[in-house]
This record gives sequence, structure tokens and C-alpha cells, in this order.
Amino acid sequence: MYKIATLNKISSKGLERFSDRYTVSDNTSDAQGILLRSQDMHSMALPESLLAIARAGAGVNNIPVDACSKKGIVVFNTPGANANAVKELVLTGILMSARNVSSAIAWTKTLTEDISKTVEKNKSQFAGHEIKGKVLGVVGLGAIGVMVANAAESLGMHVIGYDPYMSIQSAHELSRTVEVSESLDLLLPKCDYITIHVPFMENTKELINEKRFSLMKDGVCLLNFSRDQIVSEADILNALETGKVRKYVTDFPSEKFLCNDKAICIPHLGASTKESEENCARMAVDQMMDYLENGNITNSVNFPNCSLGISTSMNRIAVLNKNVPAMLGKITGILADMNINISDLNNRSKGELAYTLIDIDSEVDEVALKQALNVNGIISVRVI
Ligand SMILES: NC(=O)c1ccc[n+]([C@@H]2O[C@H](COP(=O)([O-])OP(=O)(O)OC[C@H]3O[C@@H](n4cnc5c(N)ncnc54)[C@H](O)[C@@H]3O)[C@@H](O)[C@H]2O)c1
Ligand SMILES: O=C(O)[C@H](O)COP(=O)(O)O
Repeated sequence: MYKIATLNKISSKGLERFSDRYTVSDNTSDAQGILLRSQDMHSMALPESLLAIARAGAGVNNIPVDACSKKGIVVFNTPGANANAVKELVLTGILMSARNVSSAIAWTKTLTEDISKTVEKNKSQFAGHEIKGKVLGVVGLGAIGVMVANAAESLGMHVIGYDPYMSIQSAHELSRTVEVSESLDLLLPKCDYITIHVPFMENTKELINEKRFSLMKDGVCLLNFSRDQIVSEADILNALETGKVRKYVTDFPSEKFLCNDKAICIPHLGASTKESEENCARMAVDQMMDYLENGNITNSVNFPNCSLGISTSMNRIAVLNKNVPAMLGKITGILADMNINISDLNNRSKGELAYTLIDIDSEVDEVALKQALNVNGIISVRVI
């Protein structure tokens, strides 16, 4: 029996995929798996029993990934599963900003009498512009950035993208007519709208700062559906004050933006559609089950993808280890010393970490195996 703990509400379309070998609750003690969305896990004690964490979504900055790697906890996310939902809200944000929709609605709601006459007399204060022909800069051409770029182009915008680490898949999916910029600083001065779609990491912290604002056109509109810390709060507030930035559309409101007329604040709704929540939950649950039952890893952010398919051998050994020379030789040598015959093996690495799946056609003493494999470089050993 596997124990799964959920830290956020996860769509039933995902949870119903767990077989009767699983119990699901919000109790993390003794859990082998944790499923979550944006709940912050940084100050949470990780139970010794924990084998995997699945983030039903894209960003993993709410999870202590480095600590998990050290403890041999595999962290999954669900790449692309909520990208369409975010794309649609980004387009909404662009259009809301172009047509002054939120301030116009707020004004309309204050009207008490003679409404149609007052509307016709005063509507010109909210006249906007069309986005057709305007230039949109897309920073980060991953799952969301590519969808936003292609969709904005189809609405008549000229799109310039920037992503120094663009994947082959993104390059393949990106419309041929999207201009790709060599650097962020070359993109910024050309844009009427700039939308950010990079993960929050040490090197994207305050990526958009005073220096970057100084490169932008006066009256630019900035959209942030990625993470608040990617845009310096002090610098965006100053840019709104001076008029450098005409509108800031953010999915991550803070107190300072709520009282700012030039900020369009959305309560982190980018991924909050039925379809996206179901997609993310299904993917997260499937990845979690495949790891717990078969040891296979798909879409982990800390360990490599590695699979031996559905486990049909007598036993499967799963070894999480450091990616250092001679590890595979050490592992197979120890198995040979224990007179264990290997029927299949897969070994993959990612950065400083590696993973080895080994099918064996004999019984194995799990305690003795773990003792024998308790050598430098091995993080954890599991017999499935
Ligand atoms: N508002 C929401 O509800 C919502 C929903 C999904 C994702 N997000 C956020 O959006 C982020 C992106 O999501 P995604 O699904 O597109 O992820 P993704 O991994 O598919 O794409 C991220 C892209 O950013 C690029 N990148 C990394 N550093 C960069 C840099 N310094 N400059 C330019 N490009 C850089 C990467 O190469 C990658 O192509 C997530 O990490 C998350 O923080 C928010
Ligand atoms: O990174 C993500 O996937 C988004 O920020 C969505 O977060 P949520 O699942 O809490 O809506």
C-alpha cells in the first residue's frame, strides 16, 4: 500500500487514477508521495518515508529541490500541461491593457443614474488602441512562451522572442515568422508589450530591473505571469510612477500593486481552468504511480528520465546516485559479488545526479543489498 499526501486541492480527474494500492489524504507523515500545486514546502519537514513529490504544474520554486536531491526524493512537474490556460490569460491581459478594460469596468460600476447618457458622454477617457501591428516581446520561449508568441502573431502582433536555452521542441513549435533576438537587451527597446515566461531561479531573480526598464520604450506594457520575484518590485513601482511602464499586468499581486491604478492584478489564475487542472493532475499522478510501482522517471526536475517499462522481472532495483566516475561499475560489481544476475539495466544521468534501474531474475535480500550498496556516491536504494 502506498500513502499519498496532497498539499493542495488536486483535480479528481487525477486522483481517481490511483488504484486500490493507494491511500490519499492530507497527512504527510509516513507518505511515500506528495502531490501539490503552489503550497510552499520550504519550511516543511520532509518525512523519512518520502520517495517522490509531484508538482501538478510548472514552477517548482515552492519545493526545496536541492534538499530533495540530497535525500533521494524525486521531484516531478508537468511540463506544458497548463500552458494553454496561461496563454489564454496572457492574451486577456494584453487586450485588457490595450482597451483599459479594468479601469473602464471599475468606473462603470460607480455609476448610479442616467447611465447610458453618462456612459456616452464620458467613454472617451477609456479609449484604447488595437494590438494589431504592435510589437510583443516574449522572454522565455518554453511551453507557455511559444504558445503566447504564436497566438499573438495570429492576432496581428509582430512578435520578438528571446530564450538562450530554447529546446529543440520549442524551436520546432515556434512560428517561423517570430523574430528571435540574440539578447534580452536588444529585444527590450523594440517592444510595445513585454511578457515574461521564464522560471524563477537564482539567475532570473530581478531579471527585470532598473537597468532593463531604462532600455524599454516609454509607455510599454509589462506582463508577468511567471513569478513576482522575476521583476524588481521597487523598480516596477518606480517605472509605473514615471510612466516608463504604462500598465503592469501581474498574476502575483502584492499590497503595493493593489492600490496602484496602473497595475492590473490577477489572483494567480494563470493555470486555473478545469482543463489545465485536470491535465496537470493526470500527468502528476501517472508520473508518481510509474515511479512508485516501476521506478520509471518521467519529467523529473532533479533526476534524469529513465525507464525499463512495466516491471515484470522477479525484482527491480532502483539506485539514485551521484553522477561521478565508476558508479555503474561499483553497483554491478557489488551485485556480482552477491551472485545476482542482471537481466536488464538502464543508467541515465542529469547534471550531478544519476539513476540506475536494474532488473534481476532472482530474489534479493533487501537489507543485505542496501548494506552492500551503502558506499560513497549512492544516495538511495530501493527494491521494487
Ligand atoms: N501564472 C501561472 O499560473 C503559471 C502557470 C504555469 C507556469 N507559470 C510560470 O511560468 C514559468 C514558465 O512556464 P513554462 O511552462 O513555459 O516553462 P518551460 O520550462 O516550458 O519554459 C521556460 C523557458 O524559459 C527559458 N529560460 C530560462 N531562463 C531564461 C532566461 N534567463 N532568459 C530567457 N529565457 C529563459 C527556458 O529555456 C525555457 O524555454 C514557470 O516556471 C512558472 O514559474 C505560471
Ligand atoms: O507554476 C505553475 O504551474 C503555476 O504558477 C500554477 O500554479 P497553481 O497550480 O498553484 O495554480
